[in-house]
Amino acid sequence: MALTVTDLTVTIGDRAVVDTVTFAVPDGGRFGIIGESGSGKTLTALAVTGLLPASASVTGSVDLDGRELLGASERELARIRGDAIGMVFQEPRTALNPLRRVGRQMSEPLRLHYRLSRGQARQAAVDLAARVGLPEPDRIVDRYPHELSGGQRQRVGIAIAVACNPGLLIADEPTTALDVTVQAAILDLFDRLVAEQSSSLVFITHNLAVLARVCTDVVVMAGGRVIESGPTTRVVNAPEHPVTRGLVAAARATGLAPGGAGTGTVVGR
Ligand SMILES: Nc1ncnc2c1ncn2[C@@H]1O[C@H](COP(=O)(O)OP(=O)(O)OP(=O)(O)O)[C@@H](O)[C@H]1O
Repeated sequence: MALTVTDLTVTIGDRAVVDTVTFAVPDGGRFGIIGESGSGKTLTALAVTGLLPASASVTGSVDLDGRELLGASERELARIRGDAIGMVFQEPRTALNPLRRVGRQMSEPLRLHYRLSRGQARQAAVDLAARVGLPEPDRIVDRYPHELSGGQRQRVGIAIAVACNPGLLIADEPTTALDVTVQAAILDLFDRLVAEQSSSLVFITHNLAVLARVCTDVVVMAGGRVIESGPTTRVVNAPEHPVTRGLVAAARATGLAPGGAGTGTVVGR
């Protein structure tokens, strides 16, 4: 699905925390939003999905395949979130309900959209678990979140997001809470799922090496605004804005971006 965000402005109190942000993700595109903490990345994603806090007001346009999402009814947005847009968040532990078996949580979007019997829902959960590379799918669905590793919990979060084969996947710092080798495996999973489903991807991170691994195009945000945008390889190899240069230098200093972007080797596998 194609996503076109135009002049998106989110105001909280008297402050524009997202300020005239404009970008376009073509159908099947892999698009990154990068920026330091507090630059407005998460609020941009929440505005796109209609999940802004009640204290926020929003103007501009969010167009998903010709449908305007800003101002859509809560009912319509809830349907779009389960169906057209899948979302993955940073901390898989808090995104999951600790008291429910992971299989039930994975099959929930499907149960909401289709009438599934208990047996069908369980089978759907097992199939999803296999699709996201969880070990022993037919056993793991009966576990509780605390019985899984952080990487496995994030796979469950991703399974929930892709259950209905959304045309757009939005991931907000999905690997930040994970250690580096697990990060790489989760990024591989994103790669595979996005290719398999031909969905578009909006990937939010403060980590340029992670971004370069999955995204072909990027906007850089600072202070609520887009300060630079372009193909990831160009932005990484010839950053124009001082903030972008800082992000590139930080990635190089930690040894995360030795070869620049697009090489597929920026994050150790
Ligand atoms: N509910 C809220 N009420 C008031 N201010 C908020 C709220 N949520 C976010 N902000 C402010 O809006 C700005 C942008 O926040 P946002 O969460 O979008 O940044 P971010 O780039 O995603 O940062 P991080 O990488 O730390 O998640 C920040 O200055 C933040 O303090």
